[in-house]
Amino acid sequence: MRLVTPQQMRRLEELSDQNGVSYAQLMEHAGQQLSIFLLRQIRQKKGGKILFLCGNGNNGGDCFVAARLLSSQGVPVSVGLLCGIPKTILAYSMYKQLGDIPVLSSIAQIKEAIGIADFVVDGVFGTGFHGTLRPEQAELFALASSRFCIGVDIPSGGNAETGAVVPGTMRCRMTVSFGACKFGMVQYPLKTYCGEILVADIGIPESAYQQIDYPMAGITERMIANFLPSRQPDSHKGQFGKLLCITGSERMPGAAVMSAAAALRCGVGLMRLAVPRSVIAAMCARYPEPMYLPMQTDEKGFALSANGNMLLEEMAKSTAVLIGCGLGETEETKALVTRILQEATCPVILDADGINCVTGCIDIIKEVKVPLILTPHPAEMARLLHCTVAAVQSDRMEQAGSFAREHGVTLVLKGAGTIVATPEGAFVNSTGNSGMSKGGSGDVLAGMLASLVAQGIPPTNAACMAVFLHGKAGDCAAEHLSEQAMLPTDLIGELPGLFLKLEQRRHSD
Ligand SMILES: NC(=O)C1=CN([C@@H]2O[C@H](COP(=O)(O)OP(=O)(O)OC[C@H]3O[C@@H](n4cnc5c(N)ncnc54)[C@H](OP(=O)(O)O)[C@@H]3O)[C@@H](O)[C@H]2O)[C@H](O)CC1
Ligand SMILES: [K+]
Repeated sequence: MRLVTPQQMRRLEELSDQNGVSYAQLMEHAGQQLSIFLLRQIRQKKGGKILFLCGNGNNGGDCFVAARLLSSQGVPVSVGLLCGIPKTILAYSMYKQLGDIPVLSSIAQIKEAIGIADFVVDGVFGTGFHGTLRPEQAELFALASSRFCIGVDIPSGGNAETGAVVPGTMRCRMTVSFGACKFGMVQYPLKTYCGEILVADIGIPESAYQQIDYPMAGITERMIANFLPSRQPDSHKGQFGKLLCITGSERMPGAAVMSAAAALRCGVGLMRLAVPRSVIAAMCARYPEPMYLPMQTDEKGFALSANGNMLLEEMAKSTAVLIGCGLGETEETKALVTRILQEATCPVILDADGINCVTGCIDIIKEVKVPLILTPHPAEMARLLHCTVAAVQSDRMEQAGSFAREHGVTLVLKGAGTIVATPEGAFVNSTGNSGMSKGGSGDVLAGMLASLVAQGIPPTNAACMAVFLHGKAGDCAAEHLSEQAMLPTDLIGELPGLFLKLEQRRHSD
């Protein structure tokens, strides 16, 4: 699913116009698509009165077209003008073609019409919304939201760029978005206001989409199914990657266990697990598969930089390195992480304390000669950018995208609607749930990602696959364990079932 910012949408409209599909045609197509969708809804419900709530911009214009087309087919429609007569030339010309469709403009009339409508169509504000809602608008929106409300392009009051909402934003059961889904609609909180999202083709030429800077897309199961490495019957372990994990400390051995277990369940051929010597016996009892590399530690149980030579030797035999989960942030671990990055000979996945260790010297990552993937949660991202978590969350795509472009890395910004940003474009995940908001979920993701990268999947594809499957594992766990009680380790238990489905899908394709 393509995702666009409002600016990209405006560029698409401009390019369409230059390529022979005019703005008027785009609005006509948008209205047509909306009318087809509404007709289907009416048929399912075996009838129904439709009220179009319209603002004075082009979002309202789309509704005038749909109202005209539906009325010509005998559907009972009416139009409520919430912001007066349309201001744009296009919307005004569509408004003038309403013919004898009832147009309501007083608040009292509109309230009454909302009360008797079977479908309320929200065409008040689209991508041109800014500021806040007036109290009387918010009150009307609340009334409309209590009915079966269908959003036009985006729910009114939502920010199509960031996913923010103002108090009173329309709550829709379904939203029909034109040309492409707006990026803000797959971010929280706006996502919860959209209901089911349908994207309608309004005739924008394919060539226009190809010219868009920094393309974005939603991650789908179909997309990630193609990334699964093929396993030939005569294959051997050396063909499925060699992963070096530099993780854990005496205080946080669990992070090393979870990332390693997740990596093993994602199919890596061979794992070398560098952890403090003192935790190996317990770990090995639980997971005998990895080759263990004992690390020397300080008196508190954090790895020393003196492990560097041994780790560099091991890295030379590896196809990917995961560094950071539970490693701790000390002067020694900082020196170790820096050295691994500076001398890396295979792709590096930098997670958790691995990220914290470089926040004071972030420019070193520009010098890294291998593919680098960072997996910060919003607080780690804020530390990287030296800003607040609120600043990260208020414009996630901008923050993730500009970091990936400036530093030439793949950046996985975790949180609801995880973003995989690369210097060329970005992907947004839609799987997962709040039951995953528990310490340890990130370690599981890092292990999964590192395993896939070690197997030779290109970093961006591996990141998309890992975040999608990680969220899907969370959704499966929540189904039978509840969001409340599920644990990050339960995600690992769901992985075999998910890979089984992917393998079955590949065999049937
Ligand atoms: N993308 C496409 O290819 C197509 C999109 N279409 C539709 O057009 C809208 C965007 O239309 P636009 O006219 O740019 O904007 P809106 O309709 O969303 O709203 C703009 C008007 O609303 C006023 N406004 C904004 N915020 C507020 C507020 N808080 N309170 C009151 N009024 C507000 C705004 O006022 P200004 O002061 O800023 O002028 C405008 O008058 C898109 O979403 C699609 O639905 C095309 O029709 C088809 C092609
Ligand atoms: K709308």
